[in-house]
Amino acid sequence: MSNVHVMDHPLIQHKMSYIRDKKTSTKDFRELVDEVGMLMVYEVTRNLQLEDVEVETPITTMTAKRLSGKKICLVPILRAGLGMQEGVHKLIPAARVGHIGLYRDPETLQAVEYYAKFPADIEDRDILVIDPMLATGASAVEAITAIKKRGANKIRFVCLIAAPEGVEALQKAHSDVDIYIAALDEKLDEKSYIIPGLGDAGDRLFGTR
Ligand SMILES: O=P(O)(O)OC[C@H]1O[C@H](OP(=O)(O)OP(=O)(O)O)[C@H](O)[C@@H]1O
Ligand SMILES: O=c1cc[nH]c(=O)[nH]1
Ligand SMILES: [Mg+2]
Repeated sequence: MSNVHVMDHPLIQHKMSYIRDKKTSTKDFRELVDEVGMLMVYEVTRNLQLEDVEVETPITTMTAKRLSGKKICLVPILRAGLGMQEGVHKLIPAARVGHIGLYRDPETLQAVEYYAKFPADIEDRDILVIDPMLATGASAVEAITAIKKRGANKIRFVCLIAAPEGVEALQKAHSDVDIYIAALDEKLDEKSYIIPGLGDAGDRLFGTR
């Protein structure tokens, strides 16, 4: 079974309190999501492989460490994933980026795919799938299934807020995918929104409601 990491660092909890607050403006919301994305990168990338490189400092030569192998590929789930991916990308600027467009049908709650574009060599890369919200888990499960179909198998899922129902569904469908969460909330409401949550992440990021 996959690991679930709840990243309750004080800085993350502090920023999450503003992200959840309905009085927070669109501009501040976007900036805060970006910042929490950046803070989460430390833990998410903790186990990346390093290799030795010879470096000449102004004083002497030494053996230093650099990330080895092919670069990371970020996969934001459109739309809301874009807002969080920006912060992650600032700390891993050489990462490739694939995109998958999914929306949650409000009646069936199924994830409907409307766009997908991935790097050609995605199967050789460490993949970080990014979406602020893990509610029923349908969108994350669908996105990861689509990525695996292209041959990738080293996949982590990164989100701001998860419901227990979403964590369970994702672990059941993709038991090899570790899950990184800033906050694990209580449950889903009757429309499958996360309680207490933050509302609709896409609408709050892009000011569409
Ligand atoms: O776990 P689930 O029940 O699938 O719900 C989570 C999904 O819902 C939201 O996207 P939404 O469908 O609102 O699309 P948007 O990003 O375009 O707003 C969110 O960003 C996730 O992708
Ligand atoms: O609470 C939720 C659930 C799904 N999508 C969101 O943006 N928020
Ligand atoms: Mg939305």
